[in-house]
Amino acid sequence: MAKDIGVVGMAVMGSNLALNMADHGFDVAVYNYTPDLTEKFVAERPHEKITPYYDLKEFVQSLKRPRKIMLMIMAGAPVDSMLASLDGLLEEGDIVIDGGNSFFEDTRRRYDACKAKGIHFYGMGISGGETGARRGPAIMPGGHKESYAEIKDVYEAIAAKADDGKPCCTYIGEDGAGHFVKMVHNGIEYADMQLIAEAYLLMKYVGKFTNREISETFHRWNQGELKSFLIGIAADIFAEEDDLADGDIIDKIVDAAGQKGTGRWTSLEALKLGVNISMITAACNTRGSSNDTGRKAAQEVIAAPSVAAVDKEKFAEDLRTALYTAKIMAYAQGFSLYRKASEEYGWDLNYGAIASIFRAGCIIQAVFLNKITEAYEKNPSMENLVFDEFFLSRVNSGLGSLRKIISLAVLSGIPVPAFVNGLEYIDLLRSPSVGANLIQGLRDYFGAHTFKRIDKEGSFHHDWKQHY
Ligand SMILES: NC(=O)C1=CN([C@@H]2O[C@H](COP(=O)(O)OP(=O)(O)OC[C@H]3O[C@@H](n4cnc5c(N)ncnc54)[C@H](OP(=O)(O)O)[C@@H]3O)[C@@H](O)[C@H]2O)C=CC1
Ligand SMILES: O=C(CO)[C@H](O)[C@H](O)COP(=O)(O)O
Repeated sequence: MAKDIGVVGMAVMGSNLALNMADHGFDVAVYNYTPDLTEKFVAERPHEKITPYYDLKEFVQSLKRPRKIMLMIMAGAPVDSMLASLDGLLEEGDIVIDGGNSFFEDTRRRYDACKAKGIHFYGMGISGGETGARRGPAIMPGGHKESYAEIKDVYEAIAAKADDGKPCCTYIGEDGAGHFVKMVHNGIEYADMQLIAEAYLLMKYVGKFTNREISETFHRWNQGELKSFLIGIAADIFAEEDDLADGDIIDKIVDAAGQKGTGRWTSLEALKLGVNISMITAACNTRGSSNDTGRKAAQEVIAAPSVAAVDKEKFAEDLRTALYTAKIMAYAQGFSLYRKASEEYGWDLNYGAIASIFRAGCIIQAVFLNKITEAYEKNPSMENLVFDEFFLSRVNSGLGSLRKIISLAVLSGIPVPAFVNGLEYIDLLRSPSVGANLIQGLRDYFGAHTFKRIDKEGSFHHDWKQHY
C-alpha cells in the first residue's frame, strides 16, 4: 500500500516524528542516507505503520501522489545535497518539507529553485526537542500556500494541543516565513533562558539561596503567571543530585554555554532590519563571554564588590516581578522583529496565531503566551506589545522592581545583561530624549550628513564653527 508520508533522517527528531505520525494512523516510509540509523530505529522501535527503505528511489516510489517528503536532517549543506539526490525522482506537484533548523534565506532560495521545477518546498520550524517530536511539537510551516491543504492533516494531527484543544500548528506564510518564525522563537528562547540564568545568579549570590531554595522558588513561580516549560525544568535542575559524585549536578556543570547558531542568526537579522532585540543579542553575547579564555585571569586581578545583605522574602518577590517585567520586553522585541520582517518580506504574519502555536509543545511554551494571543487578537496591527492594555499595566507596575533588582545586581557585581537590556529597551521607548539629536549634530559636523529640525520641514546642514 502506498505510504502517506516519507521521513528522511532517522536521528533524534526524524525517528520520533515518524513514530508520532504512525501513532496518528499515517503510513510512514522512513529513510536515512546511511543505513545504520534506519536499521537501528526499526530494530529498537518497530511500528506496524512504519516501513524502512534503504534505496532512495524505492522510498520515493512508495509514496502516495502528490508525494510528501519530510527532511529531518542536519541543516545547511546536507539539505542541498538531499534535494540534489531527490532531483529526478520527484514529479510536479510533489511536496518537500524541510523540518530542520535551516536558515530562512536558504529556505527562500530552495523554495524558488523547487518552484522552477514544479515542486512545492516547505520550510517548517519544529520546536519541542525529542519529547515534543514524539508527543507533540509546535509546528511552523512556511511555503506554497495552496498545497498546505495536502499536508495540514498530518501536521495538525501530530502537533501539540494547547489547553483549548487547538493544534500548535498553523500556516505561517510563503517561502522562508516558517523558518524565520522558528529562528526568532529560538532567539526568544535564548533571552528567556538568559533571564532565568540571571535570576539564578541573583538568588545564589545576592539572596544567598541554597540550590534547594532556588528549586523551590522556581517551582513556586511556576504555579503562577510565570508558569512555563523553562521555569519548570529549571526547578527540576536545582533539585537534582549528582549521580557521579557528592553534591548537586548544577554545581558540576562547566560554566560555559554552547550554541548552534539560531540565536545569532536572529540577532544578525535584527541588525540588518534595524530592530532592537538587545535582550536576545545580550543572551548571545553572554554565551560567547562564558567561553572567554580570559575569565580565569580576570577573576584573579579585577576586584569584586561586596554584596549587601537582603531580606530574602522581599528580594524573591521583587525578583519574580522583575523577571515577569523583563520577559514582557523580550517578547516585545521578538514580536517587533516579526512585524518588521513581515513588511520586508511580504509575509503577512499573523502575530496572534504565532503566539497561539507557541502555547504548547515548544521550548518557550508559557501561560504568558495566552496574553500575547489575546493582545494581538484585539489589535492585530499593534506597533509594540507593550502598548497592549494588559502588558502596559504590568510594565508600569513592574518597573520599580526591575530597577531595584538591577541596582542590586550592579552594586554587587553580578552580571545581568538581559535584565539591563530589558530595562534599557523600555527606557529608550519611554524617554523623551535618547540623545539622538547630538548624534545627528556630530554626524553633520564631521560628515555633512544633515539633520532634521523640530520646527521646519526638510533636511539641514549647519556650518559648524570651531569654538575651542
Ligand atoms: N535535536 C533537537 O532538539 C532539535 C533539532 N532540530 C533540527 O532538526 C534537524 C534534525 O535534528 P536531529 O534529529 O537532532 O539530528 P542532527 O541535527 O544531529 O542531524 C543528524 C541527521 O542528519 C543526517 N545527515 C547528516 N549529513 C547528511 C547528509 N549530507 N545528507 C543526508 N543526511 C545527512 C544524519 O544522517 P547520518 O547519521 O547517516 O549521518 C542524521 O539523520 C536539525 O536541523 C536540527 O537543527 C529542530 C528542533 C529541535
Ligand atoms: O531548536 C531547538 C529548540 O527550540 C534546538 O534545541 C536548538 O539546538 C537550540 O538552540 P541552541 O543549541 O543554539 O541552544
